Amino acid sequence: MFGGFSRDMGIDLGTANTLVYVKGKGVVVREPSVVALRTDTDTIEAVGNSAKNMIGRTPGNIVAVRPMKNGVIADFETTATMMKYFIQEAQKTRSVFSRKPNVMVCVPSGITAVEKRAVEDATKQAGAKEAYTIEEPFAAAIGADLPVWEPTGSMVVDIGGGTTEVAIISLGGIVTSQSIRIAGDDIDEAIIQYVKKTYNLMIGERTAEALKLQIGSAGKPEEFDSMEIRGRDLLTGLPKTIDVTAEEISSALGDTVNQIIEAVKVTLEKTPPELAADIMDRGIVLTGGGALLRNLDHVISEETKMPVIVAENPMDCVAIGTGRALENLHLFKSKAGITSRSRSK
Ligand SMILES: Nc1ncnc2c1ncn2[C@@H]1O[C@H](COP(=O)(O)OP(=O)(O)OP(=O)(O)O)[C@@H](O)[C@H]1O
Repeated sequence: MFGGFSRDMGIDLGTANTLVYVKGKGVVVREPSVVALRTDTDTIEAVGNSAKNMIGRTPGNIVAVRPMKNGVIADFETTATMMKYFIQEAQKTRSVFSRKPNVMVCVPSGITAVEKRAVEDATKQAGAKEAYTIEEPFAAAIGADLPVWEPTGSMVVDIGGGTTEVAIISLGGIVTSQSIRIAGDDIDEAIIQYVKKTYNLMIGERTAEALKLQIGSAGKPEEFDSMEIRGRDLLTGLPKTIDVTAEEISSALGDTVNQIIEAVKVTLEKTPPELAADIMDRGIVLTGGGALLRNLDHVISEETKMPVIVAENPMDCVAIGTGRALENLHLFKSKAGITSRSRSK
């Protein structure tokens, strides 16, 4: 599949980040899913890291947009342009004889046929020869080295920016799954709302994310911690600096974390007993950036009475899984919801 002059690739097209995996090279692109557009000339100003730095800081004629929302395409043209840029980045050293790459892209498991087709079309428009899609939790499980082909139950919880995907996998298929459009972005939004309500202070999404990364935790924080943040005072309209504690942030994100835990519980309730016993033995595996939220594994473990493990490099699992799926296409067809669109369609 990866022979000859091709450089086929797996793409984790995420709400927050896009990762591109190339066989033998690993993850070669890892950038925020952000595009900066010039509104006066209707042209692209920047993509990825440099575009993310512009969020909330752009002059009137430039807007920084996130073309993916809740795991699906919100802005088709911008997504296709962004993918084209990332595919080109991943192919930087390709020879002039290279053919167009085959590309496997992950999609949330709760996606509609129209939403899935939009991903396939955007991938083709971005330069793919053949576009395949794979359900995100299945890709995450492959990337986390779970025994997806064996007659044993594996459970994966992939917590991204826009979606949380929970799935039980056995014998190369998803037995039961739950996809909720609640994830890291909602935690950031909860922090923004908390600071606004408590301190009359408006903060941006980058500040909210920084609070989450630096002092956020699921459940009660183990130690006292605090962080200084800046925003705009809603009463005076002027910039203001305040200190926020880890305890405040943990209570602000409590509701969102509970919704994620609820999705895990609902999926476990629908799991056949034999598979539930397997999961009891090997544990629930967490992937995605949200898996890195401090203490989340312990809180899920307490609530479900199951062992919970954070995958190694949780943010890379989906990209690695999509790439490996493309390498082993013959094993997957018709099993894990893989579909494809070729150029002629
Ligand atoms: N250390 C951390 N603690 C808490 N959250 C984190 C941490 N690191 C990253 N995140 C969060 O993980 C999310 C991004 O994860 P990821 O890149 O897996 O999502 P995505 O694939 O872009 O989204 P989706 O799968 O929903 O489309 C962001 O909300 C980010 O703030």
